[in-house]
Amino acid sequence: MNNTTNGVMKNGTENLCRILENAKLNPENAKRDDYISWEEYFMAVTIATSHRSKDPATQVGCVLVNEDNHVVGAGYNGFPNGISDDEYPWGKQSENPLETKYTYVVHAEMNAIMNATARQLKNCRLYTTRFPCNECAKLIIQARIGEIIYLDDKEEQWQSQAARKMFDTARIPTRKYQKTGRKIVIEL
Ligand SMILES: Nc1ccn([C@H]2C[C@H](O)[C@@H](COP(=O)(O)O)O2)c(=O)n1
Ligand SMILES: [Zn+2]
Repeated sequence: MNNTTNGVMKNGTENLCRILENAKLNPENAKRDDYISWEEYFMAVTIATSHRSKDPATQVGCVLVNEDNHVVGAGYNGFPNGISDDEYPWGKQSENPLETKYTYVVHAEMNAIMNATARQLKNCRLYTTRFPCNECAKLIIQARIGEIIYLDDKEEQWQSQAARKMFDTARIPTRKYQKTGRKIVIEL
């Protein structure tokens, strides 16, 4: 199709009008409008990431997103590199602290920060399926992460309360992800 008027390239507005006109005339040319939002997309990636965890009780996912909406890090709760999932305990309770998972597991947020492809995480958004604990909060603050978006909070836990207190003091906003009811089916 000729895209010039008197040898001059048509400007963007004219082209846009032509595209809209075309879409009205022929709906097959229109883009789909039921695509998921950025927010739904990042939380979906975060939930998908949690499915990598081998913790039989609680699977946590975490994703870091920079100001250009690029995912720059992802992590889930698991044992450190080289520590065998089969030899170390996944249990919660024992009189011996050497025999519970809590002594060994690396939290999802910590893994996401450690795995990040970007060196600078300043102003990144952190999506997590669970509100961070106090230990991860310290790392998050030091990494200068700009916002926390969480799916679940375990407010009754002192670790989350301490984390919230530190985020408030450090002026890092936190907000609960607002579920939209949107469902996506992924067949693997
Ligand atoms: N913000 C969080 C909180 C917890 N985790 C991990 C640590 C454990 O693997 C599991 C919690 O175990 P539970 O006491 O619920 O059986 O979740 C994390 O990665 N990030
Ligand atoms: Zn943590």
